[in-house]
Amino acid sequence: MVGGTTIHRRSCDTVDGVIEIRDLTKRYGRTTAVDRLTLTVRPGQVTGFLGPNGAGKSTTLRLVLGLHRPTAGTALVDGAPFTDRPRGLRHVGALLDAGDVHGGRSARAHLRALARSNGIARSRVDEVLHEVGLAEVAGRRVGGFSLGMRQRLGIAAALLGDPPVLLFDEPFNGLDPEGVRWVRGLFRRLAAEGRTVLVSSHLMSEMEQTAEHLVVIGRGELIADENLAQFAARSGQVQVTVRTPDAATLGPALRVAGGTVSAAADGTLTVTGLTAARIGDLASGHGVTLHELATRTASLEEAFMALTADRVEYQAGAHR
Ligand SMILES: Nc1ncnc2c1ncn2[C@@H]1O[C@H](COP(=O)(O)OP(=O)(O)OP(=O)(O)O)[C@@H](O)[C@H]1O
Repeated sequence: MVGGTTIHRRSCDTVDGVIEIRDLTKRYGRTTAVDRLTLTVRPGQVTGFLGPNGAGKSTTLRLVLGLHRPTAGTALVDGAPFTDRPRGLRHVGALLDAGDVHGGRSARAHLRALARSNGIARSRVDEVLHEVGLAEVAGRRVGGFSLGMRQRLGIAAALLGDPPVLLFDEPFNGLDPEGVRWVRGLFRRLAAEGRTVLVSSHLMSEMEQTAEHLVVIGRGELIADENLAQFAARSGQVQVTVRTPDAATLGPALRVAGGTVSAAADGTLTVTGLTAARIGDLASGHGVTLHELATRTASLEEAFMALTADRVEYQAGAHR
């Protein structure tokens, strides 16, 4: 149910909500925005589409919607390019750019125009305005809306056609903590209703409480396509923090034993590849005093940063 309306996907037997991307490539001049991307996005779960700035997420979503033509490869929704589908917003709803709305119109007038051009009942407009919490400001000009209100309006537009497939590009931008929590709950509910929900973000912290499945891209290429638990298990690296007054002796000894060691300015060592017990034994063997020996698991955010580190397009202070 969305806004009190039951969806009737089963009445259209060609619609199961699967997005299939095969060898999808998009070049803009010398920039390869999407590079032989192959993945399948399935219904019934929230799929997080993650990657650093410039990774190609927005371009991929635009290719799925047929707003850009691929240089090579295909992006199909339910087995056909979306542009060949007659149902428009009733098949795929999307939030791409929340700023891309006529500022002189009211929120209600904006949604009514969309409903009219997509053969959607006018009554649906007030339902989605209520759903996203904009009912009270529905008559106000969109030009006066905050970024968070615009995001809510964009989400209302995506929900308007009660579609089985929903795409959201950076939907958390501009939302306050309450808004973030609301969007998370909304996405999970839409997925639980059996819809396909694809949500792009450049922040793992936004996705780890939202998505069940993760697709990670960098510089247009696929880096990971797995569920959240697999991602956490694969990259949840165990790190040991070691504080000692004799880092000059212990550091090399840990490296010789196969550890990867980085030293902070205050002498604290961060070690991967060795357990705390092994480090304690090595310290003891070298007569080194320890002041701290602590094990912790890297957060998903750290794992994501490590995974995409060499594919970051825009990096402060870095030269390419
Ligand atoms: N219309 C365009 N013309 C030229 N280059 C483009 C165009 N659209 C995107 N690009 C380039 O393609 C690459 C991918 O951009 P895209 O916006 O798809 O990435 P993104 O992952 O959505 O990034 P962000 O998180 O910053 O929104 C970038 O290098 C970008 O500069």
